[in-house]
Amino acid sequence: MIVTVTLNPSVDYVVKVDELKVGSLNRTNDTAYFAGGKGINVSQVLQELDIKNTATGFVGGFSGKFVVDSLAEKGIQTKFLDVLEPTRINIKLKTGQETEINGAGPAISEEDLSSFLHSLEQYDEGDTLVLAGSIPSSLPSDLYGTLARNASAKGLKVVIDAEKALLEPALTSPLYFIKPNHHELGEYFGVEIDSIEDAIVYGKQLLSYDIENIMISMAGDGAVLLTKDASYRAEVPKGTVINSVGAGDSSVAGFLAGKERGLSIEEAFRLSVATGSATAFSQGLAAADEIDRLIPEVTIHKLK
Ligand SMILES: Nc1ncnc2c1ncn2[C@@H]1O[C@H](COP(=O)(O)OP(=O)(O)O)[C@@H](O)[C@H]1O
Ligand SMILES: O=P(O)(O)OC[C@H]1O[C@](O)(COP(=O)(O)O)[C@@H](O)[C@@H]1O
Repeated sequence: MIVTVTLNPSVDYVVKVDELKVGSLNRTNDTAYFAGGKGINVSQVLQELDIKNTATGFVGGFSGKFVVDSLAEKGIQTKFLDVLEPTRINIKLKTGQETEINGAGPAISEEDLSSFLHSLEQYDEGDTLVLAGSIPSSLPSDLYGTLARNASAKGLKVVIDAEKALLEPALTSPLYFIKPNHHELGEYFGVEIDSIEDAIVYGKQLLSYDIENIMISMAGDGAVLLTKDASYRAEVPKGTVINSVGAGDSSVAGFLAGKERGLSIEEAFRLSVATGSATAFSQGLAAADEIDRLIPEVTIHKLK
């Protein structure tokens, strides 16, 4: 069973405005709402790829209900804990460029947290725990460290998709998969990474930790997969980007789905890239037929 943890879910409010006039009244051309948050996106794309999974975390208020209802409509099992304040609404502004405003998230009490930690005890060896996205400021910022330690001690595979400050406390535990984008990898080492070559050099330094698979995505410029045994580079499919929100989360889902299907590391990487691109080329998250169409469009090179 794959279990996704989204400590800070969101309603992603996608707003299209032709030309944004700051300080004036603007009217939208188009709007859409999606259940979001990184683990939740992973869950939705796994479901699209026919991989049963459970989405967990904290939800609250009308916006939290929207998130849970959206997942239930797609047949995804959910085990969220209810909190008093509403789930955040993240603004994804499309004005030719993509501007994002992500909320801080609701307050979560110590009791809520201990109930949540208790609820995770039901998962065991053979399960995969996906820890993805930001941690609300009311929770300890080293929580992924605690969750990773508890889970790996029981034999779960641990996947983390989060910024440096949240990932770092978990690096003392064995990790199965991480997927920084090139900006996040650069942030990790205090450098700017703008080439595949640099992504490989710095990504390989992370292999000194106990991490089985490291994927570095570079949006339209390609991706890299590094393991202790082999390294690969992918050329991503060409297409028109419609909405890249959730593309990274889709790559995570694609890789995990590939491994669940028993694919080789190379083919799981191919599925991961096709799934990320299928989301980037869609209004919402990737659909199965678009993923299938893009699989043969991904070129993988084994690196020496
Ligand atoms: N312009 C693009 N063209 C093709 N694929 C894209 C593009 N942008 C994103 N993707 C796909 O989405 C994946 C993740 O994108 P990226 O922007 O690097 O991640 P994140 O959303 O975590 O920042 C890429 O590996 C690729 O498969
Ligand atoms: O928890 P964070 O870091 O604020 O990110 C949440 C946002 O990330 C998303 O999950 C999208 O993430 P990616 O574009 O990196 O895949 C949105 O759905 C959500 O609004």
